[in-house]
Amino acid sequence: MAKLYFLGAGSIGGLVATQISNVTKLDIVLLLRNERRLNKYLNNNSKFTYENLTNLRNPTKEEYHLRAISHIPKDHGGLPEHIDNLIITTKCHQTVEALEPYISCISEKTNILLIQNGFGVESKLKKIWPQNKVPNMFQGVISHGVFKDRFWNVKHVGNGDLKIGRLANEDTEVPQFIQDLLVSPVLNAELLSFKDLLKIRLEKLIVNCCINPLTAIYDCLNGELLQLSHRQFHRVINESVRCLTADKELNKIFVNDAAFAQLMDRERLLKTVLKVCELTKRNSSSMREDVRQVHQTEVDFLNGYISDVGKKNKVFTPHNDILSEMVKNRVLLNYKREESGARLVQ
Ligand SMILES: NC(=O)C1=CN([C@@H]2O[C@H](COP(=O)(O)OP(=O)(O)OC[C@H]3O[C@@H](n4cnc5c(N)ncnc54)[C@H](OP(=O)(O)O)[C@@H]3O)[C@@H](O)[C@H]2O)C=CC1
Ligand SMILES: CC(C)(CO)C(=O)C(=O)O
Repeated sequence: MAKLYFLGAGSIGGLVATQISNVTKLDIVLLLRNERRLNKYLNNNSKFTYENLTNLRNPTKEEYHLRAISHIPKDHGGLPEHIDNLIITTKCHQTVEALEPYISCISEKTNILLIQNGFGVESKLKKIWPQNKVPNMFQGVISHGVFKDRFWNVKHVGNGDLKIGRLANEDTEVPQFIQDLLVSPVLNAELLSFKDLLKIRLEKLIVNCCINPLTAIYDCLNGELLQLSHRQFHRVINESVRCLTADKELNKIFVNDAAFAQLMDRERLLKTVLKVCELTKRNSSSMREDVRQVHQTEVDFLNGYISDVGKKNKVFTPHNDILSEMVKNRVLLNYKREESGARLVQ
């Protein structure tokens, strides 16, 4: 049977893997980090639990038995097996390291869907594909809210959607697994053109560049940002718009496209950021959660990405630079506190 591999069996990976398993004929296989994780999963009876808490009057809980491996897939002769379909749901900074062991199984015929926040992973991946073997790449933007309270137990707390589009402006065939995602009743997925998805990604990038670092630095909920002055939002939006509108690649893509100018309208963007703060007011942002758990954040793929675009196009980015630095310092500080706390306990 044809297979669909998942790299990144965390919150989003768990949501998507369990939900596509309800509608697909493909054999789902999770690619786990190492043998220790695999043994832990096998001891859990190869079971993923999905709890739907999006309607608190009718919470549901389902168990899924999904196959998993922790090594490259091999054929009967022990040779690396080709990966036809792959969904990647690692955090951005984990992607290259997670994918490297599987490179020998990937070719230009592999269909890959990246479901991640931010920008910049694609250009890092370009460096690891063997020459002329760039896979058929798709990108997903997800607004569902999911967390895991322990391994392989995902809690779906915020109903959202999944927008999918190609990562290059070309008209390749839509693979079966993406067609399957589109019919999942839970995922609420939609296939968009390359340009329409890019617009959604750019808007989300600016929203995340405003909300994520500030909630992480102030250690506050998204809604609490509404009680503060909006000056910092203004600064990040202004700077990000200056970088993105100066970018040569984006200008090539959106040449004579009035929708790009509308997208980059600063007042509209501020309204969008405030609306997202309001709609997600009780959320703790993903970056704040990473900082609290002393995990590396995705800031290099959000504010750091804007700084990179700025450098390429000779636009100064002091506000995004400082936010990136402060978020990294916040993680470092929490790490040092944890370390000295551990010493105190001893
Ligand atoms: N959670 C949410 O509600 C939302 C998340 N997103 C975005 O989705 C993406 C994924 O986020 P999320 O699911 O929350 O993150 P998680 O941390 O829950 O999941 C990431 C998974 O990747 C796995 N992983 C990391 N490195 C490797 C490796 N080397 N080999 C194999 N597996 C590896 C981790 O494994 P291990 O468990 O072993 O560490 C983990 O299971 C991010 O870009 C995030 O910003 C977007 C919108 C909402
Ligand atoms: C929209 C927002 C800020 C919701 O929390 C988010 O995408 C995140 O936390 O990463």
